[in-house]
Amino acid sequence: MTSVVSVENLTKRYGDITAVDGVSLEVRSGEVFGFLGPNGAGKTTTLRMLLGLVSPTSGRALVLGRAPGDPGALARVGALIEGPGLYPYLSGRSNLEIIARYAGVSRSAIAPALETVGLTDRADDKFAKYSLGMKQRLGVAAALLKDPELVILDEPTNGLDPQGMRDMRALVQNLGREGRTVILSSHLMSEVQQICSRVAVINNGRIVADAAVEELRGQSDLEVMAHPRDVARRTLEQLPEVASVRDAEGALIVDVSTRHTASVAAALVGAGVALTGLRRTERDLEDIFFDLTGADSREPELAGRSS
Ligand SMILES: Nc1ncnc2c1ncn2[C@@H]1O[C@H](COP(=O)(O)OP(=O)(O)OP(=O)(O)O)[C@@H](O)[C@H]1O
Repeated sequence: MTSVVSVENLTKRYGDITAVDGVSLEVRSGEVFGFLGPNGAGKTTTLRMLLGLVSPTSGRALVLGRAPGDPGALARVGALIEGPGLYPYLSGRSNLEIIARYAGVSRSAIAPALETVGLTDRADDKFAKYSLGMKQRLGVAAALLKDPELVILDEPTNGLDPQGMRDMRALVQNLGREGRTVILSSHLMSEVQQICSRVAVINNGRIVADAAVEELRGQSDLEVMAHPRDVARRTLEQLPEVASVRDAEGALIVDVSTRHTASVAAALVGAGVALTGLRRTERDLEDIFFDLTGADSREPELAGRSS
């Protein structure tokens, strides 16, 4: 599959702060790519570098095969970064007319963009009267005027109420179904899990995971019930494919890739251990995110409820 975005060792320093620290990424054509990380992790800075709004300290990026900011590439990229700068006293439609004129895009692009974001019925209301979710969706409509191949959305659900979040997620999913490549940044694991095919996790400026959402989920633990337990434990600890073994009530919890399940079982039996139980326990994606970043990525209302 062709790379739409290719980033190699990208670094951005602001004085003593390394906002982005040696980031390498590939975003392939047609994928909805999640760029996940806690606040301040370096997401916005990375996306700004992709658009040529910030120049990297070192490293390189190619967007649609060209340098960031290259007009030929920018013509095929639509972006919404840190809220749309739109005129509050003009209607949604008038705002888009102004943007279309500046971008040299035909007015005929406005109606389909409004339709895509579900604002056709409210297009003639003043922007100031819109809910935050509608404002964000108008920002996406603005990004779609150029009929872009690549859409970059920086935390488009930030600050939205649950309905606004659902609307925005549905909209992003539709962009993917239309065959556009989408980069969506978020600090919510649940969000990325729902709408992205692949995710890179960034923490303190560094990529700490880059995988298909299903692969991340595939990082399940193996629960082993066996006796004698001390022999089982020693045997497991000696296997190179085993990352860690910890004791839980009645079982040993083994961090080992799914593909090694059979060989782990064979090694235990080979060591004379009686295996009484062996099962995969799905690791919660929120726990994985917490392990990777030390941050809580649950939506505020959910986080509040369970703590
Ligand atoms: N222009 C700047 N000057 C100095 N420091 C900056 C600048 N832009 C970003 N930073 C710092 O770089 C780090 C990464 O910021 P960035 O905005 O890229 O993170 P983020 O993941 O997008 O977080 P958020 O979701 O809070 O925007 C932060 O420590 C931030 O304070």
